Amino acid sequence: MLEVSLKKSYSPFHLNMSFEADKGITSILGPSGCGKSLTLQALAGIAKPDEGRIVMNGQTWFDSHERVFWKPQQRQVGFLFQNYALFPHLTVSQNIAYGLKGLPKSTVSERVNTWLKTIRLEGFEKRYPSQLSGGQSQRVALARSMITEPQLLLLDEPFSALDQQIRGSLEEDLLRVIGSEFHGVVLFVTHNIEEAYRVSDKILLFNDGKVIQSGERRDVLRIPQSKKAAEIVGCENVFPVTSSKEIGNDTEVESVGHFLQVSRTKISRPVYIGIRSYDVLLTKSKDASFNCLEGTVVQIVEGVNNYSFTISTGGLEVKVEDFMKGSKTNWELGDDCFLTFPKDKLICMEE
Ligand SMILES: Nc1ncnc2c1ncn2[C@@H]1O[C@H](COP(=O)(O)OP(=O)(O)OP(=O)(O)O)[C@@H](O)[C@H]1O
Repeated sequence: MLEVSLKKSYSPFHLNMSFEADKGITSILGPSGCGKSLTLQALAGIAKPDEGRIVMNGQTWFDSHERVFWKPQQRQVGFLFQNYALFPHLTVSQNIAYGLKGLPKSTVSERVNTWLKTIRLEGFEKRYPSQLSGGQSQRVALARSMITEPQLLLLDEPFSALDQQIRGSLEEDLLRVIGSEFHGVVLFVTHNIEEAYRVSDKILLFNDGKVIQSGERRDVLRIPQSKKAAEIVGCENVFPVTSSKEIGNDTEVESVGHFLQVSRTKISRPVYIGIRSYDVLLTKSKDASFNCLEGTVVQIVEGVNNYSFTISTGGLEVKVEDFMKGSKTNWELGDDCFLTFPKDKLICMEE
């Protein structure tokens, strides 16, 4: 278990992070410049926070009160960046073996061979980084960062420079390796929500130097608790709430003159109300007695697997996603339509 609370001022930017991460993969999502890389640097010991504590499996790596600060080489941290960072003058084997200095030659060669097999690069041991593809280089970098069996593995957008297909195969490698050979904590920084969902159990949302939401991946991605969290996890429809009241087991909210019923959530006084574009129902006739608004189709965009519609309805612009791809034929720009917001799909949000 990793326990983190740290503050550092990079005036005008302030890092004020507090979170925990268990064994397994925790993804970090957040907009550009929110402090993801600076947090990883503090965890690796490359940057020293002004205040706080970092405790890994009961070992204190940093404590500002106790004046504890472990250097990077004392921390058993593996780091994998976007840009491979292999040593160009060393071969694949030498790169992978880099962190094993001081061990007997036979042990080193045995462990390197095991890793070459794991990353499916047997036969590549004598090649230099310049003779590898991007995906192969990143697999070597992954092996190099894990061969020392670090307690904490920091992955900073490791696949973002690679094309979709290679990305998929590296993701599989990563999951296989972490599932079978790695028993530590992995923090995985990515901008890709789908990727975060596929690889991790838990998700942390960062914004402006702070953690704004954390939890099980499904909860964080399905139920963002604030407008900013909704933006980060790609919830397209977020509307301001002007008033709200409890009615039976539901909450009724007023947004831009529309009254919507929402299944009761922990947030009793919502400031915003949101719904995923694929949870909105688009129909030709009125489909429900409540949460059903009349509108007009103002935009239709064709994607590979879906159609995206923008519907204008009394002061709101609502995004609707249709993955069936049959529906386009039913709709033209300017068509009148009805939108239904199922009450259990509406999300109440704080500021
Ligand atoms: N050494 C530094 N001194 C002062 N400010 C810094 C320093 N390094 C980064 N910053 C600022 O701190 C903020 C957070 O930077 P950081 O690199 O952690 O962002 P990030 O979340 O990793 O972004 P991205 O997704 O674009 O990589 C940014 O506004 C950046 O300009």
